[in-house]
Amino acid sequence: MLQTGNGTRTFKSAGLEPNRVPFDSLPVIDLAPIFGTDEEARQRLAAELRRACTEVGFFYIRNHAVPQAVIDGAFGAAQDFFARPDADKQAIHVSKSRNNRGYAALLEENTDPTARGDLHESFDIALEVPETDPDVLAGKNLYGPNLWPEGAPAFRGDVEAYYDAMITLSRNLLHAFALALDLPEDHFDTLVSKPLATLRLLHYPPQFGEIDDRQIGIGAHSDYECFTILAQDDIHALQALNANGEWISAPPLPGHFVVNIGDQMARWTNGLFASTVHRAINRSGKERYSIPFFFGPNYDAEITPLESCVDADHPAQFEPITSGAYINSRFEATFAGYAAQNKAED
Ligand SMILES: O=C(O)CCC(=O)C(=O)O
Ligand SMILES: [Fe+2]
Repeated sequence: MLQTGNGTRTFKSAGLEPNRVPFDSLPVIDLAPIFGTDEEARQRLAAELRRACTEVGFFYIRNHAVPQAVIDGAFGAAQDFFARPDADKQAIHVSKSRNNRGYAALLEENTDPTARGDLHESFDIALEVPETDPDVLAGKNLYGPNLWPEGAPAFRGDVEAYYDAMITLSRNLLHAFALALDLPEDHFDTLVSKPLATLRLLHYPPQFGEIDDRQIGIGAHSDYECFTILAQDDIHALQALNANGEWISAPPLPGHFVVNIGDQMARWTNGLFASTVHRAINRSGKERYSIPFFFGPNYDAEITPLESCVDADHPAQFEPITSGAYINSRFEATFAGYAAQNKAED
């Protein structure tokens, strides 16, 4: 049984994911048509995407227009950063940020509340918004400045270049999602002008011998935002859970990103798109690096089940909620879960 942001989900329950199937591999979507003008090709892409999002909620994308050099730059930055002395990393620890930016060490996170900490270290940035910005002054706590390591301008440059590329790709992907949902292509545009979008560098040391399922690279979870675009190095660790409760491999494919639907999108589509549970275990014997990018709409954007996903047979399952309130509620629930668990273990 897993607790996700839109309610409790048993491994086999249909509930939120009425169309989910026991997939045994992940679909590959060629995004090229979204950058072109061939209307038929765009409609074919929309149909493929709709199927991937409703049946699996996890897929690869290719021809995404992100230059390989930008991706390589971000992985180089991740390797350099995690190799820094601990004091440099602790100097920008996430506890020093009011907006969840910065570094977290091994075992400091626990993505699956029934587990015992994740075997990864991380570094998070989001949209760079100054303290003087009206939204920050108004208390919209998910906006704010990033924390950067001292004297590392090249690191910052590489990470920001990747962040910008992900923002552009996400807006393009949303055009394809809009078509897949029978909406005008620009339906989401005004809602993602100042998106809640987090880039995370991750480093997973290898795990050897017998592995306790309660302490793995990242425990079973679903993501909070609309979707996640994940870049992997060449080490296989990621797995997605199918409708039979089986873990299906999501190995790295050169030139591809993995995209998975998150809980905001499941909610927005009235449960039509599946926010699929996943985890990562690094048994490779080598260090693994991955870079997820979590993309959701503006803090004030209202997420109400889309008209194209509601009818007499599928009444709206979710109350309207703003993007910021939803993400905050997930963080609060997670922290409340930790507090309860730690108390129970004391
Ligand atoms: O590193 C991976 O492959 C997955 C990371 C992930 O699921 C997350 O950070 O939410
Ligand atoms: Fe995830």
